[in-house]
Amino acid sequence: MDLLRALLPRAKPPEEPTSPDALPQGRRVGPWRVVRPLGQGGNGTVYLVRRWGRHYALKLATCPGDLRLVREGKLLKRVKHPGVVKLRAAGQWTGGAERFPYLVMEYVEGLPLYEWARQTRPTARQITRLLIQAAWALEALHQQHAVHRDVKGGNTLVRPDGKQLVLMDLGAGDYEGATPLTSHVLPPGTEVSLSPEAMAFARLHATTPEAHYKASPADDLYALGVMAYRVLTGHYPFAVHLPRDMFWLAVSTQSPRSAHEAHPRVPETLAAIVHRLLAKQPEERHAHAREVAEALEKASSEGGAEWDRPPFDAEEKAPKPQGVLRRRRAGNPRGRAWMWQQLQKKHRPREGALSREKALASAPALPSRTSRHRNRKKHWGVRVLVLAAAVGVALALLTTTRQVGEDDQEIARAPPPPDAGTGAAPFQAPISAPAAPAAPDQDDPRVNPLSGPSSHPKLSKVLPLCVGLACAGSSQATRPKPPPEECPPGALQTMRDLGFYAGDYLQATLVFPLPDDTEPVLVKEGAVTVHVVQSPRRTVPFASRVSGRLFFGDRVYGRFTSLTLARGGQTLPVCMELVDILVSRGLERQPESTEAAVMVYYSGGVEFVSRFE
Ligand SMILES: Nc1ncnc2c1ncn2[C@@H]1O[C@H](COP(=O)(O)OP(=O)(O)OP(=O)(O)O)[C@@H](O)[C@H]1O
Repeated sequence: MDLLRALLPRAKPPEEPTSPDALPQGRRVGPWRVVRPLGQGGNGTVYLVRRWGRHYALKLATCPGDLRLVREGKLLKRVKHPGVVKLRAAGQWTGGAERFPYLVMEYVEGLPLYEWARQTRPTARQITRLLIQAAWALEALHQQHAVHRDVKGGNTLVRPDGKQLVLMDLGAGDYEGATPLTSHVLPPGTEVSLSPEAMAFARLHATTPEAHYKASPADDLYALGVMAYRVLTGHYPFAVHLPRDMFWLAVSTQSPRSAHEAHPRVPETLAAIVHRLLAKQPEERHAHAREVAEALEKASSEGGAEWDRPPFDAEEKAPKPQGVLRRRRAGNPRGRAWMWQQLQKKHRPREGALSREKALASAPALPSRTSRHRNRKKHWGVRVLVLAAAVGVALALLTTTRQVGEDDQEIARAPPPPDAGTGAAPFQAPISAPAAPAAPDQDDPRVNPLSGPSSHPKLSKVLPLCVGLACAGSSQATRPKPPPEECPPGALQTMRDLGFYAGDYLQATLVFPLPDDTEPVLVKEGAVTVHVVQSPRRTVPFASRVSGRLFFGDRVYGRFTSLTLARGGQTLPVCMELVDILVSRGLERQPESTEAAVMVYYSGGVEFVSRFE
């Protein structure tokens, strides 16, 4: 009997029903056998699979009948380019009663761009070589009347030789004639790479269910600019720790610092190309991806020795997400209020504080300018836009606490944009000239008590000179920045010991405890101490003190060389620079400032650096 049983063919045990995102090793999907998962994307799980001794990447939809994956397959079939991942096959996997589409692609061995840059510390020229390939890959896509719509470091893989970049994940892509799948105002994509025009559209049509933004090649070029900026500088063009509404305001109204200014090792010609990609108006960007590729090729071939230096030294921050602070800010009303103040200060006409209530109350129609401020007319065009944007943000602040996503946060899954319902109206609202601020007294506690007694005239005397004159940026604008300088001994070690990289920063204030009002404070050159109010790491607790010196130039710069920890009182050497809320170096001199009496807003941050530039 046993012999008989042994001779009979054994019935194959039925495969356990499994979820498409958890296929075990050895499970078959069509003729492909699962080796291991490679990762989970927005609409599917990617497995390393094997067939006839060769490896492939198989993307299996998470939802049965997923049309987006089907569309990704169609798009990949259209585009044949060495810089775009190749499609090998497509099919449907039956899991239980459902059928899940899958795509089989070439398996690309390599690292996503930012991770590759972090590990290999390439030169600007090496990075540019990859950016050129990304631009050519986009050109191939655009030639097919298609758009990627999610260009970012995480959607690229750099092959192990470091010379080839492959554009991946066309799951958010679209092409002419494709069946519309987007039910939101914005298509899927990544918020940090969202173009200003897409934001403007979303703002305008937030409450129109039938409005769907049609991304163009210019959106891909903007996203390429964001990717280039980040891989070259280690930062996004706009600080991603900002809550979403504020981030949108920054992207819509601010010009980013050039990549060279943000990170002086980025060659200027390269930074200029990246800057053009980040232009607010799509028509100001390059007309085609091939133009970007050609511009990069030209700049790289003409570039000198500065192109052969890695933008980052070993001790410097590797490109990595900058979202560390935002998590702590989530759901923290005090933190939001603080950030609100910062942005409001940054964008409002500076002569008067605008509370949320006032902003709301004044949103529909604001009175016209007073004659007293007429001679500041030339500044008002910009200010009108900026204040109006702040009004939009004020409205949004009352309804939203969402924050900007990092690389992998997709938009289509997010609720409508922050200023839903406000439309574009606030951007067109006329605006009044706010009153001049109350003059802080020299003994005012808002004047940094730790910067020592000031010899400046009282501000009440300074102010009348400024009223009616465009004081901001007068003679002070000609003063040079302080020269580059090495860090004090042991500072880089402190940075590492505390768990930071160059480029990380702590939020800090010149006035401590934080006052309730938002008036600027008087500062003087020389010794200064700031207090840490928010740190991404526990190693530097709240109220730790960072001491250094202030320098007056076109802005107020600060270099800090010692850190006294609030817990334990230990004092350590550090190398840090003063930055504002948008992580621009230095604090803006407020218009009330004179050569002798300089006013700044008291909040900003201190950024770890590996050299004072
Ligand atoms: N052809 C491939 N070869 C090697 N790895 C791949 C391939 N395709 C995808 N991967 C890896 O699988 C993971 C998931 O990829 P997928 O494209 O689905 O989503 P994602 O880009 O991570 O996320 P999202 O779709 O949300 O943007 C990523 O880590 C990606 O690098």
